[in-house]
Amino acid sequence: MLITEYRLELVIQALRAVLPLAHPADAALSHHFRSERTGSGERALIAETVFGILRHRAFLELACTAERSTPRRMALAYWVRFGGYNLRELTPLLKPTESEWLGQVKGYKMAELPLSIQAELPDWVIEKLRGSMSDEDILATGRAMQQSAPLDLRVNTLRASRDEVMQGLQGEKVEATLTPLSPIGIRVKGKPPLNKSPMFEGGKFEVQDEGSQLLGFLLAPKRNEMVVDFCAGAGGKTLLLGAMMNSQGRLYAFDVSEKRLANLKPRMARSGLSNVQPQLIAHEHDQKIKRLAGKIDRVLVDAPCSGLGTLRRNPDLKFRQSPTSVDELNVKQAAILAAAAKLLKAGGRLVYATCSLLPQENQEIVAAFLTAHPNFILLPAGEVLKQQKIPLEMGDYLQLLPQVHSTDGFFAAVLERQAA
Ligand SMILES: C[S@@+](CC[C@H](N)C(=O)[O-])C[C@H]1O[C@@H](n2cnc3c(N)ncnc32)[C@H](O)[C@@H]1O
Repeated sequence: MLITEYRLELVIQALRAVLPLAHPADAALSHHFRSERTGSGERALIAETVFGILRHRAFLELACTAERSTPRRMALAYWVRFGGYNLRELTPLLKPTESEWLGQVKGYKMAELPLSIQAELPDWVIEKLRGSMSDEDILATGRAMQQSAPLDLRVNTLRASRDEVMQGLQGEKVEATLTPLSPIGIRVKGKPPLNKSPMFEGGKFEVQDEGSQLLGFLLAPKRNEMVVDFCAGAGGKTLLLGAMMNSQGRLYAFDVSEKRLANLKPRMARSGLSNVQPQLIAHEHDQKIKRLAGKIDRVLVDAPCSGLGTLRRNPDLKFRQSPTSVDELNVKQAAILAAAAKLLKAGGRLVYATCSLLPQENQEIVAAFLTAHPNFILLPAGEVLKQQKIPLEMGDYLQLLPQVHSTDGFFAAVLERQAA
């Protein structure tokens, strides 16, 4: 899209609203679009530029020199370095000194810059990742996180088959392929507005990252079982689990957020599921949970986490999280896992999952849990995936990375309660 004075000004205004990061970037941008009544024609350019700047912020601040990194300079530097615009296209907008400076921005040799800038990850994140990754892997992960995520769909097998949805998408002139790992996933080319598709309105599919779908296959709930989705949120995984249970048995969807659970309701209605029971809880020790102790076959703990595995979608998280916030999350994660484990029958299965890359939120939480709960064992995730016929080699844990699996970064551990 041609960049005009007017469009540059719209981008600058949006950056002023979003970059202070007082709120999550996607919410701040949506609010800005509504309050400014931004035209639909300009929204894509603005969103792409704002999110592109968040993805490449470390480099752009270096290139703008920190004290002069105004929204205008950030936008111009982003467009010439990452946005596919050449200097000639932007020349009519530029002040005399800006052309020369933008020439220098193009000239930076990425390979000569520090790891934190090449990987676009804060130093504290790099330090924590070094516990489990080489610098080469951190760089590959950071680079993959600078790309935008593909659009994955999960077929609601209660309402449609994967073939039927593929054919329907073809009919709607949407290009798509089957996801390589999830047997119920479809990867769509580009970002068509699928929420207006009659198939979406009819509950035949939901938008869900392929990695998220795999968590359901680790839990592998069966029809007629008693299942708990402990941190259900707006129910992305609840809907998957309910469909895997063919809408039979009982599926409790707990969460402490009334707003998130409210968002589950219309999705449930579309999905056709009748076995889901959403339940607002005050905290992980709520009485509503206690009465189910020892009665549940399978529990999913999709724990609140730093979200650092989702930087492709939420690049602002790396600035919104900190070592302190991760420490606080750790306390919550350990408490939720311990409370959720009490629900299980002997022989029952628990999946602890996060969309974080940090061992501190993943392996370390699971290791501490296993030490404190000798009646639980770890089932190797690789074995469980094999049983589920998912073609993915894994060891003890499920560990997904965008550069390897084309999914968000995910971690999951499968735990089984032994007879006391
Ligand atoms: C990673 S999100 C869950 C996403 C959801 N499973 C999905 O697939 O869309 C974590 C959720 O944990 C919830 N949460 C935070 N503290 C909790 C607690 N003590 N007990 C249960 N849920 C909690 C948050 O409100 C949030 O919705």
